[in-house]
Amino acid sequence: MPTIPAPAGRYATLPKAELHLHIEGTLEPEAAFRMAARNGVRLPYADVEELRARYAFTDLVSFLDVYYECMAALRTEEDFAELCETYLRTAVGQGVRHVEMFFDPQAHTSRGVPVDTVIDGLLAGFARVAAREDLTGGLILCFLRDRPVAEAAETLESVRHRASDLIGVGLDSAEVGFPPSLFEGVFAAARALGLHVVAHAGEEGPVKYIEQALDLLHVERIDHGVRCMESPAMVARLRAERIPLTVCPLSNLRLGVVSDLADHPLPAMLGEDLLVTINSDDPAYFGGYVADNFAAVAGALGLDEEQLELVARNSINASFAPAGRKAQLLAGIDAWAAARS
Ligand SMILES: Nc1ncnc2[nH]cnc12
Ligand SMILES: [Zn+2]
Repeated sequence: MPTIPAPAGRYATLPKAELHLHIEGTLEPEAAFRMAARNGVRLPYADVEELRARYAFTDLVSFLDVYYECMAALRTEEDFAELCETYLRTAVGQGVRHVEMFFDPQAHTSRGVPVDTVIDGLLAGFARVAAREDLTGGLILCFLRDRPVAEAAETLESVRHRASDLIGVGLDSAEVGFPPSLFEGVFAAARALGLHVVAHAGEEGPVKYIEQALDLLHVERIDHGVRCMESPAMVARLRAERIPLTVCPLSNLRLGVVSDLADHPLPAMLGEDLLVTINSDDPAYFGGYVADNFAAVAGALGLDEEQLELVARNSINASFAPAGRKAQLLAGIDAWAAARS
């Protein structure tokens, strides 16, 4: 089994933005069973233990199978509100002050849950926490790249009337065999609505997909992107263009992108002066929330507090937060660093 992550420790107080977080990936097994029971849904596992036993993932698709199965528990606006509220409470405790969270509407509309139910629930959950905590952010709608492009286009049309409720759009799900080029038109339409654009690329897929995401989708961030390290030319481009990479170390470990955390390319990426951030991806499934990821790389890769402070600064700078909010959050990191020295 992979290395056991260190507890969040000191990094729980370091202010940061989380930019790569699938809200459905925060559904803990206990909550899945509780919601399934109240909705009269049968999950295909006898109990929490049997579900957890399915967490021995071998690759991205082996994880996605369980991830989509568990979503059956989510049916009502209150389910989505609770899911969001629960994640945000944990995230605040892990130092998150700004979050741009992904959600997968097609995984819900295909089960008969209206997209407005999903968005209204998530926004309600967000509002409950933001009313009491120093927290900003919002939603990024992801298209499932392993479903028909026409369905992605329909999904975008279905939210056109409420584009102002979204920060942007992204591209996720099974990567290999589903290149960004397929979604060029859908992303152009999203950009025409004034939405920010990001895409998963270079997690399991080749460098070519990172290139397509930049050149054809015109993304402003690359999610994962760790395979860029196979191409010095791509590394040079990402550095020159200051393209942020939302890296997820514990996810990469659990999905076999790296076989040991000690082999993770994060130090090399920082050494190349790439704009790297650290995120949790699907924390309920991968053994840690964002500060746990910080602590895990501090332990396994020997990254020191100055390097992780830089990663936290990167997360603020790479976010789509307004300039004033960014300045406020960067000042919070200054205070954290001053308390350290
Ligand atoms: N790590 C990941 N890669 C692609 N799609 C995802 N959906 C949820 N987590 C994902
Ligand atoms: Zn992801």
